Amino acid sequence: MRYTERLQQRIERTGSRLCVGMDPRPGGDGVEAVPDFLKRLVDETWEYAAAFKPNIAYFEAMGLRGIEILGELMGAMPKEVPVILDAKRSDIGETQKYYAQGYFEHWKVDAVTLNPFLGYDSIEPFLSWEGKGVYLLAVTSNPGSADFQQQILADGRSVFELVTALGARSVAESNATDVGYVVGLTHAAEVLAKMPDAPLLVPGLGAQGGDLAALAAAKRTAPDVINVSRGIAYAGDERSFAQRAAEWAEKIAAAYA
Ligand SMILES: O=C(O)c1cc(=O)[nH]c(=O)n1[C@@H]1O[C@H](COP(=O)(O)O)[C@@H](O)[C@H]1O
Repeated sequence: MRYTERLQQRIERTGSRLCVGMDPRPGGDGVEAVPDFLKRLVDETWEYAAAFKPNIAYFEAMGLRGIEILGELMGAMPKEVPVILDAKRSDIGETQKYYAQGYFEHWKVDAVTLNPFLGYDSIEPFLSWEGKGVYLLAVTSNPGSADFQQQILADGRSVFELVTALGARSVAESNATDVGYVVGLTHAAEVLAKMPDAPLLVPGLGAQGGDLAALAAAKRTAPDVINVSRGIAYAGDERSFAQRAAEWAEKIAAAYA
């Protein structure tokens, strides 16, 4: 089954487009408290999750033990929930082959985020994987997305439209791996109108203050997922992970209704 089909089925089954972000920050209890923290996060939120998104940076920051913890987490993920590994990788094609092999074959993730800045041949090694997906960074949620991604070219297009053109070429030339885009909710209003009918990974809700109104107005039908990391794992209130996930899932569903 294709990645997009799997994601679509999960969205239909759960009625949720919530992507639960997994960015563990060891606190006073240290790294050894992280596995239990992640287990609780998975156990309490998976029913509301269209996808899970561990960001590899938070695991690398814990050194070799962090990589082990990521491995244990991958082994314990519920089979029903697609996993997007947030790695934002970019390198020459020869090196990207090894990232693709590592993530898809060894870690067995369903999809991965990629930085398209090195161009088509840097994406190509990820395109021949049946059942897998990639999300190309189009317009990220940070202020620096204005530096390159939102610049206007001489022909009137925005730089991020070069990314969607590269995505269209990827589909035309390969069509094994599904191709989607990362669009930060913090800039979504201006950007969504120019995005193709491909799956989006939309971060920026919760801690970064993004607002769902732009998504509601866009009336999109692709299997988009909306990520919340800190707003579930580190909201700093009395609610459980499950309550937070249920609430975010409901708010997001209302925006797509
Ligand atoms: O690819 C991403 O998920 C991503 C792209 C982007 O434009 N902005 C963004 O915040 N993210 C990721 O989303 C997570 C932050 O989510 P919050 O804690 O909910 O703000 C981190 O893992 C970021 O790396």
